[in-house]
Amino acid sequence: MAEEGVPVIRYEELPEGPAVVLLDQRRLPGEETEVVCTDVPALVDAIQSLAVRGAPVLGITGGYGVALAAALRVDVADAAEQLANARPTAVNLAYGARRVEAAYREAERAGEGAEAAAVRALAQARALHREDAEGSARLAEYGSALLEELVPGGGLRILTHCNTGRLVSGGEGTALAVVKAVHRAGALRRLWVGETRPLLQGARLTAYEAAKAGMAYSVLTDGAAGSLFASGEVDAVLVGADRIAADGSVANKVGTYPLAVLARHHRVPFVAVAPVTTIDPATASGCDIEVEQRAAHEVTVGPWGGSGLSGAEGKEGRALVPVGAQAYNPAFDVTPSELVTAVVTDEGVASPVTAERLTELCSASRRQASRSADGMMRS
Ligand SMILES: CSC[C@@H](O)[C@@H](O)C(=O)COP(=O)(O)O
Repeated sequence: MAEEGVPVIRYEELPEGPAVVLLDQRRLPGEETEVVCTDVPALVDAIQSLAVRGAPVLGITGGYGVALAAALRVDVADAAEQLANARPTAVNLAYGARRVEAAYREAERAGEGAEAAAVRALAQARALHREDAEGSARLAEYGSALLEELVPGGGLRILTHCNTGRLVSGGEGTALAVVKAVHRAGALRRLWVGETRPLLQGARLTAYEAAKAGMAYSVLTDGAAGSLFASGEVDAVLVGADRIAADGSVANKVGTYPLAVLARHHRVPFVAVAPVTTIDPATASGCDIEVEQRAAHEVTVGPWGGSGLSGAEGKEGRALVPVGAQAYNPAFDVTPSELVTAVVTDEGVASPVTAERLTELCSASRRQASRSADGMMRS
C-alpha cells in the first residue's frame, strides 16, 4: 500500500471559488473522501466535528481559513476569532489563525489593497504549511536519535495513543513521524496502538497509517495498557501534544496521563513529540490549560452507531448505556512534567523538561520565524 493518498489539507481555487479541501477523517479508515469548505462556518464545523483534527494540522487549517476569509472579502478579524476559538485546547489552531491574520493586517497597514492583502494571507498560510512539513522531518530526526540513546539496541516496542501521523501534519506528523523513522531504520519490533476511546483515533487512524507504512502493529483497548506494561512488552511511550504549558505540563488526548503514570511505575521512557508552536509560554501551568469537554453522545452512543463520528448519524446509533445515563467526556488530559522523560521539538530536545529549556527552544524558533518573515515581506 502506498503511504501517500488523498492530501490531508489543501487550499484550492475551484471553478465555484476558493476552498479549503480536507480529507474527511470522520470516514477513515473505510472511505477516503474529501470535504470541501467554501466558507468559514463550514470550516469551523469541520474542525468541531473532527473532519480535520490534531494540533499541527489544526494550525494549518486556521491559517488557510483566515486566507479563505480574506479571499472571500468577509470580515477577517471575525473569521480569525471564530477559527481560533473553534476548539480550545490545541494552541496551534489559534496560532495559525492569528499568524495569518497578522500577515493580512501588516499588508493593509503597508497600504496594500484587499486583494494584495489576501495574497499575502495565503502566502503566509502556505508558509505555515511548508514549515510544518519541514518541522515534522526534524521531529523524526531528533526523536529517533533520542530513542537510540534511551533504549539502545533496536527491536523497539513502542506504545502510542491517539493519532499523530500524516493526518495531523503538513509532513509525517509528530510522534508517529518518529515511529516511522524508527521503522525505516529497521529498529521497530512492534507499534502498540491504544484504541483511544471514545472516537477511536488510535484504532481508526493510527492503525490506518501503520498499515500503510507496513509496520508490525497491534491495537489494544485503552484498559489493556496496564497489563501490557506489566508483562514487560513496552520499551517506550511516544505521544503528541495539544498544548505544552510553560512549566512543561503536556495536554494531549484523554488517556495519555494514565499511560505516563504506568510508564513511570514500570520505568519506561515517556516522550512527548511536538513542534515548538505547541509550547504556549502564555499558559503558565497545567492547571491553566482549558480542556475541551465534548458531547455526551460520543461516549453513550460512540462511533459504532452510524458511519459518522460525532454528527447526527452517531447520535442516532445504537445506545451503549441505559437511557438517561450521563457521561464525562473530556477530550484531553494533562500530564505533569515530572512524568515526562523528554519533550522532542523541531528545535531540539528538552530532557529533563524544564521551563528554562522550553523557553530556550521557543526563542530559537522565534529567531528562525522572524528571519523567514523578513524574507516574505521583502518578496
Ligand atoms: C500531533 S497530534 C497531537 C495531538 O493533537 C493528538 O495527540 C490529539 O490529542 C488529537 O486530538 P483530537 O481530538 O483528535 O484533535
